[in-house]
Amino acid sequence: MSMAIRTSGLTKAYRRATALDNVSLEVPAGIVFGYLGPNGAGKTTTIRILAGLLRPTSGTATILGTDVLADREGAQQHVGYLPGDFVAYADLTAEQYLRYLGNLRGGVPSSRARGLAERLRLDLGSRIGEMSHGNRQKVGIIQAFHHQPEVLILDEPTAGLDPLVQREFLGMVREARDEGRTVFLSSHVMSEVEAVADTVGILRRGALTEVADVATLKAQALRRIDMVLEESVPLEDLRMIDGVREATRDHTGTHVLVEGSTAPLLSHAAPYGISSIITQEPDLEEIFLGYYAKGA
Ligand SMILES: Nc1ncnc2c1ncn2[C@@H]1O[C@H](COP(=O)(O)OP(=O)(O)OP(=O)(O)O)[C@@H](O)[C@H]1O
Repeated sequence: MSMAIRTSGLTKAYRRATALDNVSLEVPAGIVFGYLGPNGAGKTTTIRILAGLLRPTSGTATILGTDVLADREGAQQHVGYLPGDFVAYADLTAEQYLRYLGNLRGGVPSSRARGLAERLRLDLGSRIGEMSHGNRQKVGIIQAFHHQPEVLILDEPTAGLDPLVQREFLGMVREARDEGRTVFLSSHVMSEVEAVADTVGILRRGALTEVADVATLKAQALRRIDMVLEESVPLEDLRMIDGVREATRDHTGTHVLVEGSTAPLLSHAAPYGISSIITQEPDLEEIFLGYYAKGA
């Protein structure tokens, strides 16, 4: 499988702290990779190394097979990069800035920037220096996307965006992925990563503690089923069913925690008459609460 991004033993040590500690990761082409971690975990450090802006103390990083240190320009050629602290020429309007960049990038049709601005509800005629933080962020997103790069590297892209615009942005990320591009995005907001990522990597104190497929994680997670049954079912029987981790009953009904498929539970409960059933899907937030809590 071809790798869009690969790091090996990536380490960045400062005098007082190790920002990144031996991070090795592989991001296959054509997926959305969510890079998660609390403040100070090392997300920006990783991204700045990938963008060729920061030298690691040791280790290597490649983008589409090109080493980011040995051939910075070659590696960045196919990358759209949104820094965490996006700034641009304050005196230019967004339109002038994006036209200028588009020319530098070999003539990007200005209709692309216009289309993206419409989706993100940005007035391209405003001067960047006079924009709100959120609108400046939109300019940053547009400059990362408008030349349709093969790899998008986005540091906290939704910071400062209102919910409607966030949703539109996540749609753009999915479309990029569906076109075969690779999106690497960092966040400390679990819900947005859950909504869009195929794979998540969890970074804690500079170390990559987990890389997991989102669908698999969800399948393995516990679901809570709340049922009202016409006839009472013995709880000990429920607890014997494949996947059932816990079964309790109170005045509102029978409550069961299930790992994996709920089918064995449902076929066992059906003869007792299910008059109502609510399944609560697990969310990544709950699954990963442990990662954040541990050692936080
Ligand atoms: N120039 C620097 N000198 C010393 N320490 C630094 C420097 N840059 C970053 N660090 C430290 O490295 C660690 C990782 O920082 P980094 O900015 O990569 O985290 P982050 O995961 O992006 O956090 P946030 O979500 O807050 O942006 C932090 O402890 C930070 O204080």
